[in-house]
Amino acid sequence: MSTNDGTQKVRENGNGVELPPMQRLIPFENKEHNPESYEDMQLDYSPLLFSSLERYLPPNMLSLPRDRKVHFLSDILTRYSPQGERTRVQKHRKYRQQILSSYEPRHKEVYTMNAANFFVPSFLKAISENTEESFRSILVEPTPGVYTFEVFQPKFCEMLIDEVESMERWVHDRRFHIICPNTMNKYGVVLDDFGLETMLHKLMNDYICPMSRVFFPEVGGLTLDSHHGFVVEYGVNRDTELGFHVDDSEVTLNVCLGEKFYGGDLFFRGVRCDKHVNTESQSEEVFDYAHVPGRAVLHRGRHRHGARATISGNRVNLVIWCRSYCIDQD
Ligand SMILES: O=C(O)CCC(=O)C(=O)O
Ligand SMILES: [Fe+2]
Repeated sequence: MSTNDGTQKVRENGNGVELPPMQRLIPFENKEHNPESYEDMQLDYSPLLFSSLERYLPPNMLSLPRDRKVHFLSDILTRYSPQGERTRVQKHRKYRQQILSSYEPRHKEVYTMNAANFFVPSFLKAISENTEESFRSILVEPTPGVYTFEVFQPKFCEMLIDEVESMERWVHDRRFHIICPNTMNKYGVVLDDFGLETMLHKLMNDYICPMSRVFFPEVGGLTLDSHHGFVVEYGVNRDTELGFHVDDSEVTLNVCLGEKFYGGDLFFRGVRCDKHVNTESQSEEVFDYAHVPGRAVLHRGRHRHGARATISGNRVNLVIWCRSYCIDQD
């Protein structure tokens, strides 16, 4: 996450670490290509990164076996990523392996996309129709560029919160040191680290991309290809509020999962422009949103925002920062 003073302009991985500017190194692009899965392979980088990068391969490489493609892409990644980044990637991989080898999921059903059980019917219908009209029929746009709509069934919200509590018990029992959701939220869990990366990637690809293509084409909404998925928690013994910031994302999906709380409104103050980072917000840019469990907020990562204090109870939100490597991130 970059704070609003504009000092941090590099692409982060959520932990304050710069990722290589791959969009400048890989010149080929094949938008029609259906990428392979690399989940079952032992790789130095995330398998999803290889799937995402496949479409930049030279066309004559697309039909080659996966190990040849891995070799080609790994070579580029290693050659261009700084030593510090390589070490971080390896450490992070080890960290995830430690979790995955001993964390026992409580609700296995949340780890595999099951649209009929996760989403409300109105959302599913709009996505299957896949038109601007169908999306507009289920959402409101209370201020330009901020879209809110009902997305998750209550049962799914409950299950995900319960799963997160189980992750936290596991962390507590082992006195395991976990990586925080991002540089500003100290309470919550990075879901990708606990085995939910594949499910969240599908959520982004199949359910967020159709909307971001329509509403955010100019900021990478056409080409979202990676994500950082986490849960943030506010309330007693947690963070209470979240300062004014922009996200390290092209497009952000933020869904309140529950539970009972008072306060915690999101406040928006206009989109950060390319040339000015600390501009005053205009009165028409001021917008406050009260979270409702099961309801999503979809906005540009550069739409400046923060969260007011959760005054009582506990608030838990699922946040997916969706990114596109094709976009110039400077
Ligand atoms: O607490 C919220 O709803 C906002 C979270 C947020 O903006 C973020 O994690 O980037
Ligand atoms: Fe944010």
